Amino acid sequence: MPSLEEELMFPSTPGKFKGQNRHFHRCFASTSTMFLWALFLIAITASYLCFQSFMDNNKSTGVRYFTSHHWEKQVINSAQIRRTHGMSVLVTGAAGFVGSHVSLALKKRGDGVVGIDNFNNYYDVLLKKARKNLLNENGIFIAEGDINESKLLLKLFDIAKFTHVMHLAAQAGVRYAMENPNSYIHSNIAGLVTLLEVSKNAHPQPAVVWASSSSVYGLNEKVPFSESDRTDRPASLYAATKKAGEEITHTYNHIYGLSVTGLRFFTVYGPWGRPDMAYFSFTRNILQGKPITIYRGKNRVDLARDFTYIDDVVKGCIGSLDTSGKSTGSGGKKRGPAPYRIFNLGNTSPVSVPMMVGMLEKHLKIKAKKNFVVMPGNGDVPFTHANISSAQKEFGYKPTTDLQTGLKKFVRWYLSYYGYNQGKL
Ligand SMILES: O=C(O)[C@H]1O[C@H](OP(=O)(O)OP(=O)(O)OC[C@H]2O[C@@H](n3ccc(=O)[nH]c3=O)[C@H](O)[C@@H]2O)[C@H](O)[C@@H](O)[C@H]1O
Repeated sequence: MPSLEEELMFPSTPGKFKGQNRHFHRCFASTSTMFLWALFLIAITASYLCFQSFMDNNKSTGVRYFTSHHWEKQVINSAQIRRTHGMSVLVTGAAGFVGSHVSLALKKRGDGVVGIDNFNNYYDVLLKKARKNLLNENGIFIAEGDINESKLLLKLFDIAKFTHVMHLAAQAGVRYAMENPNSYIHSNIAGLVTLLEVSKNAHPQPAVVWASSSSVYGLNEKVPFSESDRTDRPASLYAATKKAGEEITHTYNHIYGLSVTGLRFFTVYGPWGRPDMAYFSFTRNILQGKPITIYRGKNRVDLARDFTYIDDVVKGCIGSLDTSGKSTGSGGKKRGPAPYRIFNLGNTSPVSVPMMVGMLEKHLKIKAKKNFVVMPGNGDVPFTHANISSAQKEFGYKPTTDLQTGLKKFVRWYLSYYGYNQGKL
């Protein structure tokens, strides 16, 4: 008697049964193979989807940055304090113009510095990367991420225990606010609040020094501008977000005991500057033989700015950090009053825009092709002029570089960085 197995495999009766059985076997074999393939494909798809959602999730939270031991080590090394009574500073916007200069100056004197920057494309990302490389060469690590990524900020605070935050990340530019208003809300309002939330919850709370702007004086006519002057008539959304920042930081000082210093910068310029600013874009156009547009106020009055050289502003930032005073709170609880300060960081000698162009022409040895147009209603103010006596009194702030000298240094840097051949820009 054949066994059941033999029966099924090798049936005694030929014909239909045998064929049926073979068919059944092939059918069964191919169904199970298909089933296995299907399972395999489902597994692959599921793992791909899981991986994607993990990556997306991490992109929005910043987790991707701190999954590696190597990343943590870079933060720790960069935050290392190398002088007695030194500070450990988180510099936001460290790949930016002012941020990169302040980071280098702090590192040079032995403070710990860790940067954070989102490397957005508001202007030439290659310039930001070049600044980053310069900082890296000097032992400063920049975490790539946005100040709205609270998990990334929490991780940085967890590793480095910052004593100070130098908050320079912002959506800058007065006129661009009409093109992209939301970017100002994202960085200058939402990003600021995220940073303050993390700062006030930190043990110990750091002191916060941050960049406000001369634009908060808006349409004021009394000169020079003093910190006690009214600031309730902003002429641009940029100015409005900086003014809002001053009020938002005040509430964190009041409720949580966070030490806060706001610095009103006056048209900061110099080497490694911002390509969107007039002195920079004029230089590029003059070298390329392209015309420049110079705005004029009512009745053909020239616009004027209290142009302030970067090295002077850096001294002001460091003076502010050194005198900031401690935050009093801890873990979100206030333990006493903490300093709340606001200072103008200007140059105290405004220069008209056509005069600034004349200086560029002299340094570049090229005549500019000038188009004068009436100032469009795009957020500009006619003039700025800083009274700096508060900063002088508090931390000896004293600008020493006039516009002629500062632009000479800028032009020298510009030509060494971009060269005379401007075709590639
Ligand atoms: O102190 C500030 O708080 C701000 O300073 C800077 O703003 P502004 O003082 O407006 O500098 P900037 O654009 O260089 O224009 C300079 C002059 O050139 C005029 N200007 C400008 C462009 C142009 O094509 N033509 C022209 O005449 C223009 O009308 C103006 O009179 C920062 O960008 C800003 O982020 C903020 O920090």
